[in-house]
Amino acid sequence: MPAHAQTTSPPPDVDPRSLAISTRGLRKTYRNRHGRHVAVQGLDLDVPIGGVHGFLGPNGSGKTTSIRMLLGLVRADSGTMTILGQEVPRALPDIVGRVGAIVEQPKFFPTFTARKNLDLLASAIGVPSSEVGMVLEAVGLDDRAGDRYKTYSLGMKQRLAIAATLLKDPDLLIFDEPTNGLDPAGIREIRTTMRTLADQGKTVLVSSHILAEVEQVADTVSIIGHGRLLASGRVEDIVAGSATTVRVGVRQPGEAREILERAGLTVRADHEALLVDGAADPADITQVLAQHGQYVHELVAIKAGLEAVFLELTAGEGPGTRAEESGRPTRRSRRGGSR
Ligand SMILES: Nc1ncnc2c1ncn2[C@@H]1O[C@H](COP(=O)(O)OP(=O)(O)OP(=O)(O)O)[C@@H](O)[C@H]1O
Repeated sequence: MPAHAQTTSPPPDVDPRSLAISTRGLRKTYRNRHGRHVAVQGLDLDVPIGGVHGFLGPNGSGKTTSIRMLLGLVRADSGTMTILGQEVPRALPDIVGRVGAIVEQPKFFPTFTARKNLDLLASAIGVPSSEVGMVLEAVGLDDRAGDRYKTYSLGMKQRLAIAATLLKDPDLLIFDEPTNGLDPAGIREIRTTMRTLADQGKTVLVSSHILAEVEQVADTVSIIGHGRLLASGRVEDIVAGSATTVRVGVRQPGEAREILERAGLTVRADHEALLVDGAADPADITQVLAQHGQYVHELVAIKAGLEAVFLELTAGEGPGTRAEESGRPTRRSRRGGSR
């Protein structure tokens, strides 16, 4: 059994006081014009105290809904949740000062400087204005603090949003897709900021649909699909348990892809080449192809990443397929995860 499969089941007796966030059996159903829609179905999430925790899954997998339930912005149908050891939403008023979150783009005054915007916010929440300089420095905006907000790049705007959450000096930071719309330089800046905050002892929960992006900064991750936990644990443990992806160069990638898929392998196109997951040994790929008159001119084993793990965990699940609706067992339970 791959290592990550062992990490999918949170220990039932884990003490929520040792965790920054914990959920058990969290569930949310939305009603829309097509009927009922299960956005989060029995989610068990454990976020350890300290470090960066990536909350990962494709678009629509239930990340935002889960975060909104934790923050009391959406009511859960069922399940339990704790933040910093306290049961929420009941204890939210007690812990709100220890949690900073960016769930939607915060509103700043475009013609005011960054410093002025934060000064206003600080006085509104009763934080001394001496904190403003410190939080601007923490996100690397101290030298641009006198510039008007409207002149900021998207990455700077996002870092200012993070600075705003730091005013209360929270223990836990929750960032929902903070790098959406940013260019590579902006993404790097946010990653650096998150790393710095975690190194200062804060816990950072960051959601993203781009697994590879968060993989570089996260200490631990939870990967969800269709509102359910697929894998969780330390990044290196999860990746270590995954099969290696193999880059395969062939003259007729279309035909080769069909052959490999018929052989039960997961195949993605990568420019002229194919990325193949699920082979126990790269030699198996060459053998299958050669049997069908396809000869490999490139074969490179690529270190598996979280993206490959996700594909492996969801292989066979069609887009939009919901285990509950289809009555199929979940990947997790098929892998022997128990609660
Ligand atoms: N208010 C709502 N009413 C109806 N359906 C909703 C509502 N909010 C979310 N959903 C649906 O619930 C599912 C989960 O959405 P959610 O936004 O939680 O996912 P996500 O993982 O955060 O996705 P993204 O990365 O796109 O933000 C989606 O299918 C979405 O369309």
